[in-house]
Amino acid sequence: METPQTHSSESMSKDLSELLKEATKEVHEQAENTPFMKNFQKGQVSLHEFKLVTASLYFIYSALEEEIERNKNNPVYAPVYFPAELHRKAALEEDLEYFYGSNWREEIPCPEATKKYVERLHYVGKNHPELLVAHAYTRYLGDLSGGQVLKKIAQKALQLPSTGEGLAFFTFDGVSNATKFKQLYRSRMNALEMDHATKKRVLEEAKKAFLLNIQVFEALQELVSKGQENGHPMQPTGELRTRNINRSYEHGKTLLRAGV
Ligand code: HEM
Repeated sequence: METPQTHSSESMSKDLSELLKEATKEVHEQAENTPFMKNFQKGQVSLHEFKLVTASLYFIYSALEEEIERNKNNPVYAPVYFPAELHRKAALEEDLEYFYGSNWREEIPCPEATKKYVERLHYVGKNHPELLVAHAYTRYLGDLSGGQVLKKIAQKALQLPSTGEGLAFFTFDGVSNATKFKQLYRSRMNALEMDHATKKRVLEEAKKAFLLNIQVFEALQELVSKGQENGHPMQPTGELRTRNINRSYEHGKTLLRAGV
């Protein structure tokens, strides 16, 4: 019996959106089950961790959106080009300024795993633009789905202001109805002209994109654990320290529990 992973010629005639969902089901579960994401879902995320993940996302979206801009008129990408609705770089810049202060560009770290993801995005954008949709799908449809749950958790766990500061990344001002927009996005993906062989490569690239994300989470988790072992303080830096919430850091490793 065929499984979705075998990508038989027959199964390749299904819509790309359906194939992507099937092909990434397993890696999606893997991503949800990384310690970083599991803790996050329980509201166990420190400000230090949240700042690190926001920094990594900034590097990732800068690369993704640079490659999207390069390919915006290329028919292999153009139908899914939605900068006003989806692009996150400007939102991440806002968040980083909030968390790290005005000097954020000099302060944010870029771990190896994040660099690897960034390199893949540039490689794909320059050499295989027909695969770029796999990366856009993985990030943007995720942000419009589980991302909205994570937003609420982060807001509660980190006691971020209800006015939305620090959460611009999760806030899609150009999308009034996420479910409807996802439907539109899927229909645009399905309208991309693609032969079976290319479809297979897109599915493989989407799985790779998930794995690159998983590696970023694993690296962040490692960084945080190491820092805690070495007794490095997990203090917020920059302006947030003075203008954000009063909160105590017990030996620099306080986990803020959301109680969810
Ligand atoms: C705690 C972590 C996560 C949770 C709770 C979560 C949850 C969800 C939920 C509830 C959906 C909607 C499913 C549906 O509409 O049928 C979804 C869809 C999706 N998620 Fe996640 N997710 C998580 C992590 C991730 C990560 C790390 C990625 C990739 C980087 C990701 C990418 C996606 C994508 C691409 C979709 C759209 C699937 C489709 O409709 O084709 N998710 N997620």
